[in-house]
Amino acid sequence: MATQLLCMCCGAQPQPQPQAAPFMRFPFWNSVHPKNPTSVVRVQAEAADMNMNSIPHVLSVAGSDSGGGAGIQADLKTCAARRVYCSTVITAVTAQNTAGVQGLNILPEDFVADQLHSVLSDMHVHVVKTGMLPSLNIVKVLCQTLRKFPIKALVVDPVMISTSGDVLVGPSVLAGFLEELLPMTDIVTPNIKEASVLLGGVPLKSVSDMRTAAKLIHDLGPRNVLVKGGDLPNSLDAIDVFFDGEEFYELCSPRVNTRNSHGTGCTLASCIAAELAKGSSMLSAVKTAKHFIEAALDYSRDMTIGNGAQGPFDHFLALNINQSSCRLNRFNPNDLLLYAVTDSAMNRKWGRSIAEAVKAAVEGGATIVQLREKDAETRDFLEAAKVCLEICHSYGVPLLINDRIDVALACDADGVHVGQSDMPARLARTLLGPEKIIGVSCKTPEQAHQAWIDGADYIGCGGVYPTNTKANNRTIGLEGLKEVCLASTLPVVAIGGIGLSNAREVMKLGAPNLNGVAVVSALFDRECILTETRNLHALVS
Ligand SMILES: Cc1ncc(COP(=O)(O)OP(=O)(O)O)c(N)n1
Ligand SMILES: Cc1nc(C(=O)O)sc1CCOP(=O)(O)O
Ligand SMILES: [Mg+2]
Repeated sequence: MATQLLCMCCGAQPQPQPQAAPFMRFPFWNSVHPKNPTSVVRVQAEAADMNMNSIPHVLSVAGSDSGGGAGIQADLKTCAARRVYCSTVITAVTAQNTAGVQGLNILPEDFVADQLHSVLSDMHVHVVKTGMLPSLNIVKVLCQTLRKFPIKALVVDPVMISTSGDVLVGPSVLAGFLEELLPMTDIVTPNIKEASVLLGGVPLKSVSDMRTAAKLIHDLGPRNVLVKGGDLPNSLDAIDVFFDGEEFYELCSPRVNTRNSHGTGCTLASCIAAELAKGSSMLSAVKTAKHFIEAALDYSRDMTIGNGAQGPFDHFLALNINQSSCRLNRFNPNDLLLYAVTDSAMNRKWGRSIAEAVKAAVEGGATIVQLREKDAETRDFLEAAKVCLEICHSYGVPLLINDRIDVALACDADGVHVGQSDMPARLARTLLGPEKIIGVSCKTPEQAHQAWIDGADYIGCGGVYPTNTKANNRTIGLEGLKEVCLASTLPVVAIGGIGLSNAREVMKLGAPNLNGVAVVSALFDRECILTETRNLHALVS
């Protein structure tokens, strides 16, 4: 699709707007929908929002699920799991369990307005996420209030039919969605049935239908559309179609076979809201949310709560994975600055253990370490990895494992690096969960794009120069590195033949997502690793 900046619904030219403050850089704010006055309010409000200590805050406007799996309860758990504050405005109370919805009590719109006012007049809300909006008047009250109180993004989960198949709202609400809510929306996340309802009942039977629906829903006003294909028949994968008005993305994950899928829609939308509140771009918020759901479903596949057909899942999976370890928090792209990659043959040549080599590198200023032990016995590798993990963490440096997901899991390393012929990154993500760091080797823009879709955190791109460390490695040069950097929003680390003589030349490439250099022989095939690392660190800093 052409990447032109014309409004899809009226053909008008979007107004250029000032860049958002660094705390919240939302690329979708750079152009404002001409029919959407609230977005203008948001950008103007940006200037006042320079408080870097402000806690990411999502306001969930949704219904209560007495069973605790969906609605407000799911939103609170999701935001807590994603470390974002969540306030709530309750629109309805359901009597609900794992068998379905037994009762629904809608709150008067005046009281919904009171709740909205209480929260928004007092607290600094970044993102509003909506779930069940059970009456037209509640939709109207919400839209009116949002026009008064500027927020950064509006995430709309158009809850109309519960996962158990119960119809949760009447058709009059649809008019409110179409006329008022969707034109103010930054992202709407319908499932197949909801997308069909929004489009007047057209059936969606294939991914191609989902793309068409995403485009048609985008024409209704929201800036981004995510059509969720979890219910698509005859599909082994869960494919969601994301459309940002210019490009389509098919986000694919293996379908998790579990009864415990109640609340996935609420969780996905509130995870997107949470990531946006933290400052993610829309694309990366959607991607993170999808991985979070996938990991949570997989983690909870055998949980048993309730006797009905559809159970809830565990949002707090990350808390349960090896609590004793001092694993570092999520990936920081700046850690790629000086990336030390070990080599067993070099350590042998110089008579060093892996741990000695790693200690010298982190003392010298390596900012991330990868254990690339191609010929180590599994048991020796695992023992060495545990020791190196302690050393690295004592310096606040993440430790990744090359190729071996099993070893990374067994020692609770911070992540893995995989190449094009190793385990696919998508599978590695499923096995490792959303919190671990995954790097993927890419030599082309296509591989870089796939790495993003698969949930990678960074790209290792090379060989920038010829290398003797990796046999038969194709050299792509600085031009190849630049092409990959430009093709991706993922952070990139350059690799291959890099050392003191050329590291500065690599960094001078100036691509904003080129975060550092990865080095093997220039550190580990030298007499003094500490000195070499110090010198290289000084050069790239
Ligand atoms: C940071 C970084 N980038 C690229 C690679 C190469 O990975 P791969 O292509 O899987 O090759 P091997 O390292 O497994 O030989 C890397 N290891 N690290
Ligand atoms: C492990 C590796 N991967 C590469 C790639 O191009 O993906 S080049 C490489 C070896 C880098 O070693 P040195 O710093 O000694 O040249
Ligand atoms: Mg590999």
